Amino acid sequence: MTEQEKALRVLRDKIDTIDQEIQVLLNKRAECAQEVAEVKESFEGKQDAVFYRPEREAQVLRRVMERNQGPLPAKEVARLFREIMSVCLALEKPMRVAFLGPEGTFTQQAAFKHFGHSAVSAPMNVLDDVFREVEAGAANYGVVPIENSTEGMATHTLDLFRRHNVQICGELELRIHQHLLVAKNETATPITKIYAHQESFAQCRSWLESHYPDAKHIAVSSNAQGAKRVMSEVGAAAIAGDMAQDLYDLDIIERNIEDLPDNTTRFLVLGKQHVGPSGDDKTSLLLAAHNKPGALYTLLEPFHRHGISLTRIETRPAGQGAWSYLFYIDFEGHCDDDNVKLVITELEQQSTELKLLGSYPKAVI
Ligand SMILES: O=C(O)C(=O)C[C@]1(C(=O)O)C=C[C@@H](O)C=C1
Repeated sequence: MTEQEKALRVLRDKIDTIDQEIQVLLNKRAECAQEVAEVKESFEGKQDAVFYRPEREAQVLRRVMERNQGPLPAKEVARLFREIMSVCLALEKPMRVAFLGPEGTFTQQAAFKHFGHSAVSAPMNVLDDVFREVEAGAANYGVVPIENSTEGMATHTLDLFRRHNVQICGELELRIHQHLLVAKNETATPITKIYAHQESFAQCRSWLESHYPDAKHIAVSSNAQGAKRVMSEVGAAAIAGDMAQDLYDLDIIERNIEDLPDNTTRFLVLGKQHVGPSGDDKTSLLLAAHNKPGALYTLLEPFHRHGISLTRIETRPAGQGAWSYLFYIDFEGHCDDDNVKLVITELEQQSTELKLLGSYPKAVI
């Protein structure tokens, strides 16, 4: 045995021992999670027990990141713990998570980022079905896009919050890399048409104008849908991400064609439960104002007075005659906080409609 082989043997023996210890500890943790499930069932009832606890998961992940000393980066260790909690939760009860399909969309990627890979992902044909599945209890949770750093709000998603009774249970951000994809072995064929979701065309507008100014743009319901179509089409390309490229076995013409280098989408997690405070939370509200001068000021002033920071405000037509509006407001804090309770009570008097969409932990990873 050479000196190098000897040194490697010693280190690999060490790794084997550590792996064994990790494995024992992982199973000990899983046993604890199983006991947690029994406690929940005995106190809340077998049917009503709430297994997924976003506030607890956020606290676990934040603590993992805070105490991390390296050499592994804190985000990577948190990602590993994300998967550990995912398998532990699946032992308690596998979670069915609805998303806009088919398989391979950025939303599916977001669902796995948030719930880990032990979640069962359920593709839906349209966004409305994601809300409906959750509302009907057919899916435990749903994941929907809400805003993109290049293109702004997903207004269709906002409008669906008014129509459905669901709660926001969480949020997450996903860095979006768009690729131009073609069918296997078709990289040399000239491209005459490009499939993509409207939003993706917008995120890649300048790149497409400069590289494919004459190609026809065909809008599809999701990028994965476009990727699926080009599998069997010659002269056609799709704009989609890594997951769709891998799943539909497409060749990449060009990677990362998004115009802005930090193109990121924020997603919301839909559920039916009240999420307890995690210590660093956001709350979302939908408000309708009286159609009179100063109405918006009246709605926003209580936030200032009670020292609450707004993180987003979005206006949408109320759909009840011209020029009446709904406001979607995100702010820091939890609806169980005293100052938030006071603001909500005041707003109930000032507004014509108030819907508390949910309080949830701020995105951790
Ligand atoms: O603490 C709980 O309530 C658990 O069920 C355990 C656990 C975990 O693995 O740490 C698993 C799932 C929940 O979403 C939160 C945490």
